[in-house]
Formats: sequence, C-alpha cells, structure tokens
Amino acid sequence: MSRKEAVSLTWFGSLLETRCRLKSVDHPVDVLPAEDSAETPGDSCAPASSLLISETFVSRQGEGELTGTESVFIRTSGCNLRCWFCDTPYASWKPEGARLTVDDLLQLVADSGVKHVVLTGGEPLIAKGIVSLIDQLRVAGNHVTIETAGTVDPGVRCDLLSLSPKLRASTPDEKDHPRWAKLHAERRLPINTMKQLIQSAEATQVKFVVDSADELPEIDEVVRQLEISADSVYLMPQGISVEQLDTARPWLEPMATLRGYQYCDRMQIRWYGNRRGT
Ligand SMILES: C[S@@+](CC[C@H](N)C(=O)[O-])C[C@H]1O[C@@H](n2cnc3c(N)ncnc32)[C@H](O)[C@@H]1O
Ligand SMILES: Nc1nc2[nH]cc(C(=O)O)c2c(=O)[nH]1
Ligand code: SF4
Ligand SMILES: [Mg+2]
Repeated sequence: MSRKEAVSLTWFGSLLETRCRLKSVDHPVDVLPAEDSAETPGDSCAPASSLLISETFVSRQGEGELTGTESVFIRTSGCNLRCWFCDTPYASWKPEGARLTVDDLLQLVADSGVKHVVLTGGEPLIAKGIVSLIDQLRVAGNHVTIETAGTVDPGVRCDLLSLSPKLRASTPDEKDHPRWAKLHAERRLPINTMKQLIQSAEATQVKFVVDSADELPEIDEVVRQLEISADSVYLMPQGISVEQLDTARPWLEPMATLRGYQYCDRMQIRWYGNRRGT
C-alpha cells in the first residue's frame, strides 16, 4: 500500500471511529443490518448535508478509458436498482456505511493529494449533497468521474460520465425479490434522462455489463436510442474473478470489435482480486 493509500484509509478509519463514539450522543451511525427495502437508509434522521459512504480509497481506475489512472474513490451507499450481479452488495442490497459531510469528503480528497476523483456506489446520483460535492471538487481543480446507472439526473455536471445502463437480464429474480424486480424493471432505462446526463457531461463513456451474447441486440438498440458514437461504447464482462474475465474475453471481444465498440477489462480484479477498498 502506498503512503497516500495509507493516509486516506487511516483518515476514513479514524473518522468512522469518531462517528461510532458519537452515536450514543446525537449523531446516528449507519452501520446497518440488512434493509431489503432501503434505497438510502437513515436519510430521514441524517443531517441535510451528509452522505452515507460505504468506503473511500485510493486505487487505480480499473475500467474504461482512464484505466490505470490513480484516483480517489468515494463509494456512496444506497441504490434505486438491485442488479442480481451487483459486485458491491454492501452499497446496494444491504447498504452500510457512515455519514460524512460534503466538507469531510472535500478534506479527504485534498489530503490524498490525488486529483482524479471517482464517485461511485451504490448509486451516487441519488445521494443527497452529491451535486454540491461534485461542483466543489471541480472548483478545487479535481477531475471528477461519475460511475452511474444513469436512472436519475439531479442536475449534475462532471468531467467524465461513466454510464452503465442496465439491461433486461440484470433484473433480480422475480420469485425471490418481487418488489425489487418490479422497481428495477420500471427504473432501469429512462433514455431521456440518460441523454440529459450525457449532454451535461464534458465526456461520456457507456459501459455495458455483458453476461451472455444474447444481450447484444438489446445493447445495439440502447446505443441507437442514446445516439452515441460506437467508439464511446465499452462491453465489460459480468464477473468478479479472473477466471470469469478470461472465459468471457474470447467471445465478447470480437463482438465488440465487429461493432466498433471497445472491449473493457476489469483490471482491478486482475491487480487486487475482488476486494473491498481496491
Ligand atoms: C457497483 S456499480 C456502482 C455505480 C452504478 N450503480 C452503476 O451500476 O453504474 C460500478 C460499476 O460496476 C459494474 N458492475 C457491478 N457489478 C458487476 C459485475 N458483477 N460484473 C461486471 N461489472 C459489474 C457496474 O455496471 C458499474 O459499471
Ligand atoms: N480500481 C477500481 N476501479 C473501478 N472502476 C469503477 C469502479 C466502481 O466500483 O465503480 C472501480 C473500483 O471499485 N475499483
Ligand atoms: S445499479 Fe450499480 S450499485 Fe445498483 S445494484 Fe446495479 S450494479 Fe449495483
Ligand atoms: Mg467496482
């Protein structure tokens, strides 16, 4: 671990500790049990300017056009979708974390000394205070990437919109999760909202998670409806192990190339394994 990583993680750790000590006074801590129905749990009793954060860390961007760029990651907790394959269930299916203010997060980024910031989740665009956080990060000279499923637009502007529209096959099992299956299907693909997000961003990449070749016609249709150029489209294998990535590449990469799309690996899994905080 680099010095910067150690500083950032220590900072977050000590903040969590402080917040936990404060719990018995008047600041609730959201280290939460399973809340199957929660989008952003604890919102009703939280200070207006705080965000529920599951983790922050310094790492290299593992996906898309900035792959390899050292970045500070801020992962908000809570999501309005429930993809069956979600690789961060601790920020979606069972959202957990601590409440940090916009000022806490600005300080954390400044202390890291890293100028690329990645806001991810969960779904960062449903987090209260996210627009103010992003605006202030950019005024301070940071490059801000937003990793989002693009289902809502809170009026945000960023340097790189990393949009990952969710396909039909991402819907959770109807029998096990009837409420979320319905909500997921209703919410996952608002094309006009996505177009608005694209228009407001300095640059956009569109990353589709692909689990099977059957999904390619649906991807082509979404690309057509979003009116984006093929070279901004990335096909990324569904998977959280090197074995899954290696199995997908031989069939998925040629499909991307054929369409003028790019193939997208998930380098963080190759570099660090599927571990939190990387
Ligand atoms: C955890 S999501 C958080 C941001 C936002 N909710 C979204 O889905 O774009 C971050 C990125 O991981 C991708 N992702 C999540 N689970 C995955 C999996 N099992 N395989 C491949 N990519 C995955 C998402 O599509 C997205 O590009
Ligand atoms: N290294 C690294 N790169 C990433 N790119 C997108 C990520 C995400 O979870 O949104 C991610 C992540 O969690 N780690
Ligand atoms: S939208 Fe993103 S965070 Fe939410 S469940 Fe799907 S992959 Fe996970
Ligand atoms: Mg990830």
